[in-house]
Amino acid sequence: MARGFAIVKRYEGAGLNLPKRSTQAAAGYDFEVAEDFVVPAMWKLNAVKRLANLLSTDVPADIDAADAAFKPVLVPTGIKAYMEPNEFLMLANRSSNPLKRRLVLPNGVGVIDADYVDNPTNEGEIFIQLVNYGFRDVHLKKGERIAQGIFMPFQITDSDGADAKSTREAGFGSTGVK
Ligand SMILES: O=c1ccn([C@H]2C[C@H](O)[C@@H](COP(=O)(O)OP(=O)(O)OP(=O)(O)O)O2)c(=O)[nH]1
Ligand SMILES: [Mg+2]
Repeated sequence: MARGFAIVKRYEGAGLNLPKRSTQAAAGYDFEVAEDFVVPAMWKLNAVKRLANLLSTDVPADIDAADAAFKPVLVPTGIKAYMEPNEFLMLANRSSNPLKRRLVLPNGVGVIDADYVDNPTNEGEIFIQLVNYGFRDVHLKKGERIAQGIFMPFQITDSDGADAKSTREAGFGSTGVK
């Protein structure tokens, strides 16, 4: 079976664990946080104040500042995943994350492509994109389980081979915005 996980070079010797399934029939491999990491609350008081200010003034700079306060963070896992070319790794939230600490994946699910592994930019390190939609900063500790990855097969269309494909160089918008 040609699928699995490995630790990326920048975390070699850091004592990371490979993702594990926690029960016999669990679908998801639980990913741990690679290092202590703070997920700032979206509704920090100053962000709320900025928004309030936005409503009462018309200063374009305030829009940028308020928008930046809502940008998701990328939590490092130190893990890369290899798999067959007709598979992807689906990253899904843990159901306890919103309930206990207001953490969600703003991309809904994360899609880790089979050609992401060993890419020349970041070696295919998987990051968990997170938003803390609450009022309190969340202090993640190294080794805490933060999301789960499920290996999935996918299908392609009859005419798919006719389209030119580029080679993956990185992630997170590397293939352009269009
Ligand atoms: O939660 C995520 C989502 C994506 N990725 C990495 C792996 C994936 O293979 C790559 C590209 O993801 P996707 O295709 O979903 O994003 P994009 O915005 O289309 O970026 P790109 O243009 O690089 O394909 O980014 C992650 O590490 N975590
Ligand atoms: Mg893409």
